[in-house]
Amino acid sequence: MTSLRIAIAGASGRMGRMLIEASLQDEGVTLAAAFDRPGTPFIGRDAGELIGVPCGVAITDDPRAAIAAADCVIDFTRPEGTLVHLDIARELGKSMVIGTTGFTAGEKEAIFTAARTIPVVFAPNMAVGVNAVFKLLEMAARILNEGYDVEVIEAHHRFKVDAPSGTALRMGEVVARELGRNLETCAIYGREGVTGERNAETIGFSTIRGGDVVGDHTVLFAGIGERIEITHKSGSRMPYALGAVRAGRFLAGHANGLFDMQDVLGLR
Ligand SMILES: NC(=O)C1=CN([C@@H]2O[C@H](COP(=O)(O)OP(=O)(O)OC[C@H]3O[C@@H](n4cnc5c(N)ncnc54)[C@H](OP(=O)(O)O)[C@@H]3O)[C@@H](O)[C@H]2O)C=CC1
Ligand SMILES: O=C(O)C1=N[C@H](C(=O)O)C[C@H](O)C1
Repeated sequence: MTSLRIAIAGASGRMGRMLIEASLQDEGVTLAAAFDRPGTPFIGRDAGELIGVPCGVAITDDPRAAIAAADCVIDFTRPEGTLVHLDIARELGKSMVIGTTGFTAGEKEAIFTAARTIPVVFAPNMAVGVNAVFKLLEMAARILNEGYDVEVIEAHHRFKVDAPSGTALRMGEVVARELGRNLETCAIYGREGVTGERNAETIGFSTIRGGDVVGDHTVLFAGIGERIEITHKSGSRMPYALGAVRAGRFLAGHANGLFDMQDVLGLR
């Protein structure tokens, strides 16, 4: 069996380092390239040094050369970087796993368009546990479809730049879809002042940022006389990285198309 060659974007980032570790541990994949932005202090250094295990792959600031050396690029960076890397992957006919969050609707369109040519997994959370929670939320929303107010609460580390998290938004989408609502029109992002009584049709979002919280998400279904909370807490970034490498292997069997972790995990 040939090993899947992976290129890692944003190699020195929090997720980049995890992805280096996950791909070096996985016998089914080869770390073919690692790249980062020009000017970062790690350019030219061995990618494995970032996790204390030199591996002979130097970090480059040339995304085209890095992606050309691989079958699949895994990208957890920022939307503007991801879209540049996506263009290169499309031109070179490589598959892509996108974990980056915070895209605008227009930016997401660019991903949907590229996926007509190359295979793409695009998912706001690659952890198996979170994807199990998405399924639990479908069931909860089907049962609690009347008389329960829905609120999504998330907490992340102080360095996170987008809010609410991509995962919180997806949780809102899952519940809204089950309840026959459109998240674009029913979402409330924070409250202040004299807000009036709660509108039963809305889905509220609350965001906490602080310290080194890896990522906590709760969906609260609040009725009169009882509350149901469905919570996921991340203790490490490794489940995201393992999910992303698994997604890369899944794409090896596809010529093009847009997928998410529900496809990778067979949860559709
Ligand atoms: N789908 C999932 O399962 C998960 C998704 N995420 C998402 O992944 C993304 C990255 O998170 P995290 O690793 O914590 O972030 P970090 O800031 O730690 O790492 C981001 C990396 O991308 C680089 N980068 C930033 N901007 C650009 C750009 N314009 N072009 C190319 N490279 C760039 C950074 O370089 P520099 O240091 O020079 O800025 C850094 O190396 C976020 O959107 C986050 O929400 C995170 C965890 C799980
Ligand atoms: O930035 C992070 O850290 C995370 N981002 C993702 C998101 O926005 O949902 C996934 C996870 O929660 C960690």
